Amino acid sequence: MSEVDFEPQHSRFFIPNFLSLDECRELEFIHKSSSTVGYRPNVFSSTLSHLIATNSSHLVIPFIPIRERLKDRLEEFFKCEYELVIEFTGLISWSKGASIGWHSDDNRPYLKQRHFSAVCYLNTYGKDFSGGIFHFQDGEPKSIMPKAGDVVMYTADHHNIHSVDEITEGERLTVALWFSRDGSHDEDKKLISLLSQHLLHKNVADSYLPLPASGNMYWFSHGQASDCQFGFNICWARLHVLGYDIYISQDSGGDSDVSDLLVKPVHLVRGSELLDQEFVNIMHALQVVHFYCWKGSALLDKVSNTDSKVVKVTNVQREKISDLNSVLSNNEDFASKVFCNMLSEENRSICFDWSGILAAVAAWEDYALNLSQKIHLQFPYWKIHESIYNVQLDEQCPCSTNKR
Ligand SMILES: O=C(O)CCC(=O)C(=O)O
Ligand SMILES: [Fe+2]
Repeated sequence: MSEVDFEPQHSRFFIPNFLSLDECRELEFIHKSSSTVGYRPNVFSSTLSHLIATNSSHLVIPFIPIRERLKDRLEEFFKCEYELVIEFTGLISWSKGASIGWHSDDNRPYLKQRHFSAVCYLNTYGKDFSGGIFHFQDGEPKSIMPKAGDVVMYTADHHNIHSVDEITEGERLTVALWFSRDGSHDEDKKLISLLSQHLLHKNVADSYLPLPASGNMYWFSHGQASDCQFGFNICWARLHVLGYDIYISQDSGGDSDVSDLLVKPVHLVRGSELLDQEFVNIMHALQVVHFYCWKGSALLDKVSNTDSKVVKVTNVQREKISDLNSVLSNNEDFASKVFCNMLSEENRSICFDWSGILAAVAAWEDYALNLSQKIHLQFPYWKIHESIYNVQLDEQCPCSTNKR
């Protein structure tokens, strides 16, 4: 589909290839290593406030140019006389069983401030998932088959009643934004206030190692009833579906409080091999593994010898690993069903090679440090302008007023 303004009353707009594939992959990396259980069954989300609260404020940086470009296009297309504010930005993924019936995005009293919606597709129907086709109830286009990089924008009111078919396989990923004409719903102001608390007293080097939130934010259970028998920790499950186990050397055995386990140092295990490289916690390991999935072959030139780093798992360790598995998941097949992916075996093995993982440890750190530096440099400007924007770093002084 080419770029089209479908409706005579200008209520919706479709732009193909709005995001580059690398932007899609970067947001996928952020989501798969940071998501929590979402607001509806079989839905997972990564909000900017959650990134900030888990010591990953630097991961807000990749969203900034995307938010700016979307807002500019939306204001231009809908000929907004006054600047809009972004009300919410979030990465949202839907796994098998998730769907949404006919609705408008402002259909609750507490959503009335939502005036416009933008949904950017980060992966592709038929390749990464099946089901999940988007439909408008009236008018054109009738349906949209998500394709990585495409975006649809529409008014959040009754002119755009829409639905999404149930996901039948894989995981469907989007970044969704809502915009408001009402300045009191500006997401930036809330985020800046959160950033003030979280970046305060921290230097660049202390502000990029992830700190998990409480265990129940990562606990997925069937139907998401908290008393449900079948459940698993989604950080563990996302490693597990890629073929990894984790080993916690400081686990005393009787320790079954999931929140406590999540903050302990871990090792990655694959089959009978353990990587003798300590990660500060499970989320650190998860970020590195997903960074490797994102960058893959681009890390090959940094690969080093792994001989001294890979050791055989002992029987005692094996027992601890399986005890931990049963705390973090009470049904392994269930986790594989929820995060079943449609990648071929060949593609999945691209996400594994110990030397690649070791290269990813260092490259991830460079990446995170670089973003951390950027957010520390830009934050003073954001505070002054009460707006999150891409600061031209040749601006000399934070008191300068020539924003954008
Ligand atoms: O992901 C989509 O295509 C639309 C999602 C949606 O309708 C919503 O979250 O309100
Ligand atoms: Fe919607």
